[in-house]
This record gives sequence, structure tokens and C-alpha cells, in this order.
Amino acid sequence: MGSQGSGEGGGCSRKPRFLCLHGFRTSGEIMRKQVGKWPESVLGKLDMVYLDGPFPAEGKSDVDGIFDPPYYEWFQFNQEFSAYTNFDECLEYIEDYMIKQGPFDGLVGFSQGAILSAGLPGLQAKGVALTKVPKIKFLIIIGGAKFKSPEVAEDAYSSPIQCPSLHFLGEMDFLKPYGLELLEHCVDASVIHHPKGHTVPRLDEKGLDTMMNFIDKIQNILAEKDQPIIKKLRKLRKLKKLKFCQENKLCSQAQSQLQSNVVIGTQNQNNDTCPLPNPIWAFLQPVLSPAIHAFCSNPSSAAGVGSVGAVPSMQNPEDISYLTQREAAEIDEILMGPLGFSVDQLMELAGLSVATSIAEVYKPSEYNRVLVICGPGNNGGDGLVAARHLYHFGYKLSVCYPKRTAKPLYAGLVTQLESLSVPFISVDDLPLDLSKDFDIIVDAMFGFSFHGSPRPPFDNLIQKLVCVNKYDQTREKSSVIVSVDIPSGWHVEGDGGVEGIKPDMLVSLTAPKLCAKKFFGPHHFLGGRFVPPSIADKYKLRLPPYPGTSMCVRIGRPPQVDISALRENYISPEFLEEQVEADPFDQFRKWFDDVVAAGLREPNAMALSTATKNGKMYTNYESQKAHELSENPRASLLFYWDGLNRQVRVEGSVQKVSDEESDQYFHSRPRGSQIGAIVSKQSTVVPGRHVLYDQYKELEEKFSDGSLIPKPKNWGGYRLKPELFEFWQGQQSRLHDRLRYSPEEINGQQVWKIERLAP
Ligand SMILES: NC(=O)C1=CN([C@@H]2O[C@H](COP(=O)(O)OP(=O)(O)OC[C@H]3O[C@@H](n4cnc5c(N)ncnc54)[C@H](O)[C@@H]3O)[C@@H](O)[C@H]2O)[C@@H](O)CC1
Ligand SMILES: [K+]
Repeated sequence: MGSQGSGEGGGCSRKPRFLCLHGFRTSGEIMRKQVGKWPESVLGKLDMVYLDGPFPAEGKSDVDGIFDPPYYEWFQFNQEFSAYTNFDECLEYIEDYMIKQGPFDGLVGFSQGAILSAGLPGLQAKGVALTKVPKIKFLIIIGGAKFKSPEVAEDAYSSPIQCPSLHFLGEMDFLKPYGLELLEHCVDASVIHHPKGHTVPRLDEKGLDTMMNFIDKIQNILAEKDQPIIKKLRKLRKLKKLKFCQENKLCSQAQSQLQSNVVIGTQNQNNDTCPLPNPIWAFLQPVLSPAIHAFCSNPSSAAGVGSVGAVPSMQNPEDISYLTQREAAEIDEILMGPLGFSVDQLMELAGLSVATSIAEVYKPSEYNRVLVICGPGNNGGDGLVAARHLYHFGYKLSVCYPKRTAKPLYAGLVTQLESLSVPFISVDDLPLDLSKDFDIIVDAMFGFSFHGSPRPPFDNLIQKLVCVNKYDQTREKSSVIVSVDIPSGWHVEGDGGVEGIKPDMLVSLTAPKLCAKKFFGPHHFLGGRFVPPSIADKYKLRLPPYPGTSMCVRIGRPPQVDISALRENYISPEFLEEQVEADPFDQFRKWFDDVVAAGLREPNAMALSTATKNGKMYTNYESQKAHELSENPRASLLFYWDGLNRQVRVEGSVQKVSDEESDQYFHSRPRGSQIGAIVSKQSTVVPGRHVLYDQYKELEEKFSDGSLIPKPKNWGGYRLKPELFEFWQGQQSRLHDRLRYSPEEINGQQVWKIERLAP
């Protein structure tokens, strides 16, 4: 009575298993043929089992002469379809089959089989049917509708259908209006529209795309459900990572800054990056002690104190969740309904994310003139907020907002911009070629509520943006287009190709929408850091974590760059001999204060470089620093402050500090760092991170009573006595400032000689 498909079970990559319920007075075999029109790329991904209805056809079949008998029916009904016969028997029959041949993940139904399939999850939830088999997780409904029997319908639709469902709606299908009613009742529905009538249609390109997305989605859900252990492990790993990072605060930014400079700072190796411990103040107060301490955990290797926490990023776009239009709107409703957010709040955060994403990629020194084009809805509101933040970040803003929304929120956003003297430009006053007047064009016209084709004046504005791409092909430095949430004019789910705007950057908000799969520009960012776990869980969102306190995170790989073309054109204030402090310690303190005031991370991070007697610098050998220092007790420290285009290099002689001093400093550090120093036998090979972590946990427990953590014997500090300073500041056209302070004796007095060096 049933006809098996190409099943295979077990494992996390198993195919979703569907029980297929055929149409009235047809059969499992006929349905197999009907569905057989779908390509192998679909059928090969599903395990379909075709079951015959329990009752032989009691009358003529519509497919008589088209498909061979026998024909079956699931239950019988009166003329109005309002009363059923043998319905309970039908339910029992299906349950019985599912017990014997299951488990099944979902149901595929056509016509009467579709009405039945779509009603079963509700009946199951009510405890009326399928009580002895696992919950139905997915539905594929072809030419379906709701039950007409009020009695059955009451049980079947007492709550919305929660499981993911895919609905086929035929333009010519007499059941289409009822199919739409059913659709309304489904919480997580995707739809394939087709031009045919009441039939199982072939899949056109668009339909195939929707089907593949649906299959992807259910496979992911199954993988999650089938892998609770892996999930737990992943969670555990995340937790461990978080904990470890919290206790080892050396920022990766400092690391990369240092690496990007001349001195390569590889922790534990010849050139160390280490946050300067508290005794830096000894250096900053030269009267007391003109020396720098570089504390290292192992005098035989002289290494840094922190650990480098990698900034998390989601490199593979395939690993990310994409939302349908419906899901995006639903999340919006949940956030602003039960979760208590207001639209102003979300808009502010969304707009800030857009501004920070832009600032991360396009520096105001190079891309200064920004035009924000705002649409009539919330996407336009995000644009207005982003414009305000960009203004404060140092960009020169203009806004085009042709269809203003008469709500206080929007009026407020406009007033805020007007008070900053940001010009509002009408569509007519925009130049023909936007790329002449603007470096960045922010497309905030339409977001996830866009439907159909753009109406005036947005049709023209979108056309203008399409032209920007064209004009710019001839220019050396092109203007860039940044789209907020969705490239305006694109269908939210990516249907119908992506003919229009081709943005350079897309900032997806909350989660990328399906159309973002077709974004191939160089910069895809995610913003809207307000999604609570309840939503992430409900929609099974897989999104990259935001690094640190950032409001945005890059999705996918950063664009490939031509390393030889990497060149920063620095803009810095004057740095003249006449203006600098006579004493390099004072000058250092001044710059250090600027760094602190600018809020740069880890201002005290530095690279320590040693040299052997013959002056050769080492970088990546097994740790030899202490050995080298004993051979040649000279070293150089490098402070690199990227945010201010500044760098200070200090050279001098190095001495070990007293054991008491090391001991005192060791115990001034957080207890986590103290334990970390014991655990890390610096520069020795470790079999895996877990070894360090386990030892760490063990010691943490041992010292959980607050007792004194003994300083490891081989842990101590070095003091560098500065003998030469070089202050560097990046300037335009690579005419950087370099001022060197070296000691000189004049009339028997030691003074600092200041000389400018060629860049
Ligand atoms: N949680 C969220 O989901 C958040 C969403 N936000 C933003 O809100 C956007 C969605 O906002 P809305 O729902 O207001 O919708 P949109 O901003 O996408 O656009 C809706 C407006 O566009 C008009 N429109 C639709 N199709 C059109 C067409 N073919 N021609 C001309 N006009 C058309 C509508 O009449 C309406 O005025 C998101 O994309 C995102 O940018 C953020 O503000 C905050 C958080
Ligand atoms: K947009």
C-alpha cells in the first residue's frame, strides 16, 4: 500500500523524511509520478514515502484515463464538504503507518492529502491525532486548504501552524483563495506561486530557488535537532572562550596594530607585545624613576603578560541565517510588541550600526562627502539617524528626503539634522552625476516592506544610483553606494534577479534578508545589535557575534586587497620642533594623555625588541629574549597608536628588576593573570588549548580560598633606561614627522638634542 522512496537514515546529514498524502481518488504511485516532475536536485535531497489512502475510490476519479488505477481516497464528505465520514479511521490509519514505517519528519500533501496534511499538526497538538508518533516538523502543501467541517476545523486550527511550511499556490487553481486562508494560519510559511491550476506543478527557476531555500532551512533544523550534543559542546566552547578572554585582556587590536608596523610583535618571541604594567607610571614620572618596566613571565624568554583574543567573525556566508520578508516583519512586530522596544530605539541602534559600518570601511579623510537618500518608511528613518551619526564622525552630510513622513519621530530626526546645518536637497536639485559631488551615497529608500516596482520619485533615484556604478568605471577613485538593510528596488527575497543598484556595501539589520544571498559586493556588514536570545532561538538565527562593544560586524570574508597598494594618507596636526617639549619624557606623557583622551584601546601596549651582540634583530625563533638580553642588554620599545597616527620608539639599556619588585608587581595583577602566568610555560609547545585551560581551572580552584598565589620563580621584570626617543606622526603624501631626541652634553650638562629625520 505504501511506496518507499530512496530513504536513508541516521547521522546528522540525513535527508528529511516525508510521508506523502495523495489527492482525492488517486494513489501513492500517482503522486510519486506527479512529484517526479521536480528535478533531482530537489528529490535527491528528500526521502519521500508515498502512501495510498485507506479507502478504495467510491466513485469516478478525475485522473481516470490520465493515470492508471487503482485509486484511493482518505475520507468521504458531503456535498458542502462540511461533514466527513471515516475521518477518525483515516487518522488512525495514518498513525498506524507512521508507527510502523516511521519516524517521519514531515508531510507532503496534494489536494485532499494537502488539506489533511495541513490539519494534522493542529490535531496532533490538540491530542486528537498522531499522539503516538513524533511531532510533525515540516509541511509541503500543494493545492491545499483548511478543513471545512467546523467540528474538525475547531481542533485543527485552534492555534497557528507553527512548523515551517511550503505552500504551492496556482493562479488558476479553484482552491487558491482557500489556500491563501490556510497560508494566513501558518507562522513560518514560504510560498511558490505558479501559473497553473489544481495540479502538482513543475518548478521554474524562482520556484526551485524557494524550494531549495526551504530544504536548506529544514535540513538545518534537523541538523540542530539531531545534534544536541554537538550543540552543547559548541555552547560550552563559547562559554570557555568568553571566560578566558575576559581574564586575558590583551586586545587583538594592539596586536594587529603592532604587526602592521615595522616592528613585528609576536607574543613570547623576540619582539613582544605586552601591555605595559603599572610601573609605566614610573616612566611617566621621570623625576621618580626614568625607566620603563617590561614585565615578562620568564626571564629566560622574557615574554608578555596577556593573551591575544581573536575577534570572532563568520567567514562563510553559507553559515548565516537569512530571513524571509514575513520573518523580518514578524521579528519587527515581536520586538515592538511583547519585547517592549519602541521604534525610535530600534531605529537609533540601526542607524548607528549603519554609521559605524561605514566608518569602519570608508574613512572620512578619504570619503568625506556623504549623500543619504531616505525613503518614506523606517528604512528612511534609519538613514536619517545614520546621517546624524556620520556628521558627528566627521563626514560632510547632505540628505535627500523627498517623501517625508508626518510623524513626530521623523520630524524630530529632520530637526536634529537641520540643527546641525545638514542641507536637505530636493530630487530636482541633485546633480545628474551623483559621483561628482559625493563620495558615499547611502541608499536608505526601502527596506524589508518593499513590494512591487519602485514608484516615483524613487524609480528615478534608483536609476541615478545605477548610473553611479556606470560613471565610476572611468574614474580612478569611485563613489561608493551603501545600502541599508536591502538594496532598494531588489525584491526582499531576491526574486527577479538583481538588475538595479549594485551597492559596494550592504548593512543588513537584525539578520540578512534572503536577497542578501545575491549581494556580491566587497563589504557585507550586520547591524542592529539588539536581537535578544528569545528571537535568535525562535528563528534559529545563526549570526556572527559582535566583537567587543562594536555595533556592527562584518559578514563573510573581507575583500582581497593589493598589499602593495596599501597606503594610508595620514591627516595629522602640525608636529614642529618649536612646539614640542624639551624633555622627551614630557613629550611622551603629552602624547600618552592624548591617547587616553581619545579612548584608544590598550594605550600601553608596546613591542619590545631585543638584539644580539652583533645587533641583528630576531623575530620568530624559539624564545631567546632573556638570553639575548644577557648577551646584549639593550632593547627598544615601540608604542603604536593607530587612532592618532602616532608612534614612539624608545631605545635604551635593560636591567632585571629586583625580585621583590617583581613580586610586588606580580601580586598587584588580577588573580586570573597571576594564575595564567603560572600555567603558561612560555614558548613551550602545548598539545592543545584545553591543556592550558584545564591547568588554569585546577589552579583557580586551588586558590579559590583567596590565599596568596606564589609568583613563579622564572617570572620577573626588566627595566629599560631610555637613551633615545623617536616620535613619529603620519602626514599626508608620506611626508611624515620624525623627531629624534638623543642625549648631548653641552657645557658639561646633559641635555636632549632634538633633530628632525627625513621620513
Ligand atoms: N527590527 C527591525 O526589523 C528593524 C527595522 N528597521 C528598518 O525598518 C525597515 C522596514 O521598515 P518599514 O516596514 O517601514 O518599510 P520600508 O522602509 O521598507 O518601506 C515601507 C515604505 O515604503 C513604501 N513602499 C513600499 N513599496 C514601495 C514601492 N514599490 N514604491 C514606492 N514606495 C513603496 C511603503 O508605502 C512604505 O511607506 C527595515 O528594512 C529596516 O531598515 C530599523 O529601523 C529598526 C529595526
Ligand atoms: K535600502
